[in-house]
Amino acid sequence: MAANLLTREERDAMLPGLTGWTMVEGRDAIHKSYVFADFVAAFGWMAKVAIVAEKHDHHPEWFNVYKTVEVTLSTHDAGGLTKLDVTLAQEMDRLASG
Ligand SMILES: C[C@H](O)[C@H](O)[C@H]1CNC2=NC(N)=NC(=O)C2=N1
Repeated sequence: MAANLLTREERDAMLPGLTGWTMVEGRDAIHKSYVFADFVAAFGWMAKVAIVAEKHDHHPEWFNVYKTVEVTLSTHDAGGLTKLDVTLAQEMDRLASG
């Protein structure tokens, strides 16, 4: 059951509220680069996000080097951004700030 792609109105309402997230060029996806104190902090955050992602059945594309995690979010089943991506982005930010 694929979620619906965000409408233009939903994008205008939701995306500016996502701090540090930017549109990916040439793709309907958003990206953020997280930098943590060290590898343990980065990987600990990834472990917490993994549990949330599994709960939502919605999974990030991500790439970790040492204390940096590059994240891209898009809904593959829908071919672009849906509310699931906004929700996961908000959860990621919440887990990174606390
Ligand atoms: C079968 C399973 O529910 C789907 O493949 C889920 C899994 N996780 C997913 N994650 C993301 N980012 N997009 C999807 O479309 C998606 N689909």
